[in-house]
Amino acid sequence: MSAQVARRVAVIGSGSWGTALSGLLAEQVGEVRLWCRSARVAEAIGATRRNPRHLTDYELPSGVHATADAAEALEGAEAVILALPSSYLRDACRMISPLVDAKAPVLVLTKGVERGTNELMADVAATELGGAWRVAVLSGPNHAEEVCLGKLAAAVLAARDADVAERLRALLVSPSFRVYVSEDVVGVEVCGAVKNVIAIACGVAAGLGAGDNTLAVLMTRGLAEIGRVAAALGSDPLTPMGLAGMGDLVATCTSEHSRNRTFGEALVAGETLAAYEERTGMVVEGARAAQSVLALARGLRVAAPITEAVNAVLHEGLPVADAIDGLLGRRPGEEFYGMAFQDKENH
Ligand SMILES: NC(=O)c1ccc[n+]([C@@H]2O[C@H](COP(=O)([O-])OP(=O)(O)OC[C@H]3O[C@@H](n4cnc5c(N)ncnc54)[C@H](O)[C@@H]3O)[C@@H](O)[C@H]2O)c1
Ligand SMILES: O=P(O)(O)OC[C@H](O)CO
Repeated sequence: MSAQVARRVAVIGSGSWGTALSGLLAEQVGEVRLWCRSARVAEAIGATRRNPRHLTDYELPSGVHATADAAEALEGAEAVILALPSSYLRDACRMISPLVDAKAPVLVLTKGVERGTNELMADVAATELGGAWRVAVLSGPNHAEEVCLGKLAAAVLAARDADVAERLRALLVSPSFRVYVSEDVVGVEVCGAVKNVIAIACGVAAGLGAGDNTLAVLMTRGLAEIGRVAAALGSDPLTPMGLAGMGDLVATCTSEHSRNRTFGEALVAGETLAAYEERTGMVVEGARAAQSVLALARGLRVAAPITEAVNAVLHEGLPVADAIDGLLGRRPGEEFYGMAFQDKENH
């Protein structure tokens, strides 16, 4: 075990990722306080070292202390990790805001774009907690089911302040979890949100019996979609080629662990979004992001046809067959047309 890099950190949210990250943090940090919305979950973790709802076979290290009391979770926290679904992030930040040390760096694990405002998650956290300089995001091919087993993974941690990035990276980096840094907060966030939508499309295609070529086309054109939105927001054009973009796109679009991909498969088998989330107890972020990413793309005047198709199927009642016809009816032109200029609307 390496030397302690912090005495105490707080993780807000005990879903799959908050649970797995708490275990990872406990390798470097004296004490990890894990805030659970449910007192029963906190008590069960205390009694059994296992989260009764997520990653139920994973034994949390003794350095993780679960609590449903936000004040206890945040007391003396030298860093705050936000591991909530996008729909709840703003309210949770408002709730904890008076309890967070004004100088503590904040790391957002949430992947999404807020519905209604179309704001990125770091912006939501910065607005509610104050200090955009101290808010960082982590993204990459990181299925919690594999990270908690110590299977090798890597992520990119993006922050506007290099010192914040280094302080947060030190908390997480381990022989099995490689953490790269970036200054492109916006680009990393766009990658994490849009790839979830593309993974739903891949799940739908796989559920309909699509071949590997088809899935590769969806992923690649999905990457172009990510690139256009990211470029229009002024982010680094190389960010989508990295861990948050291509890396996470491949992991999510192909993995049996992905809620987004498996939801797409379930959808063509006849299951609704509500039924899928109820059955699994987990969030399908891409279903929400389909709406907000589309709104964002339209506002930026960039084309996002796969996102548009997923949104139409999930939220406008368009039959899947018609959505596929719509996509295939588009004329394939220059491969990278529109990547650099936000006012071109084709492809
Ligand atoms: N699971 C992963 O492998 C993984 C990896 C990287 C990033 N992420 C991202 O992390 C975020 C959290 O996902 P997750 O997988 O940890 O969650 P999850 O799907 O495993 O669990 C859902 C969580 O939502 C919580 N919740 C439900 N209603 C709530 C409410 N009203 N207020 C607050 N919380 C509520 C539940 O308590 C539960 O903790 C998502 O944005 C996801 O995309 C997940
Ligand atoms: O299970 P998903 O589809 O929400 O994906 C989880 C992570 O984002 C993978 O990196």
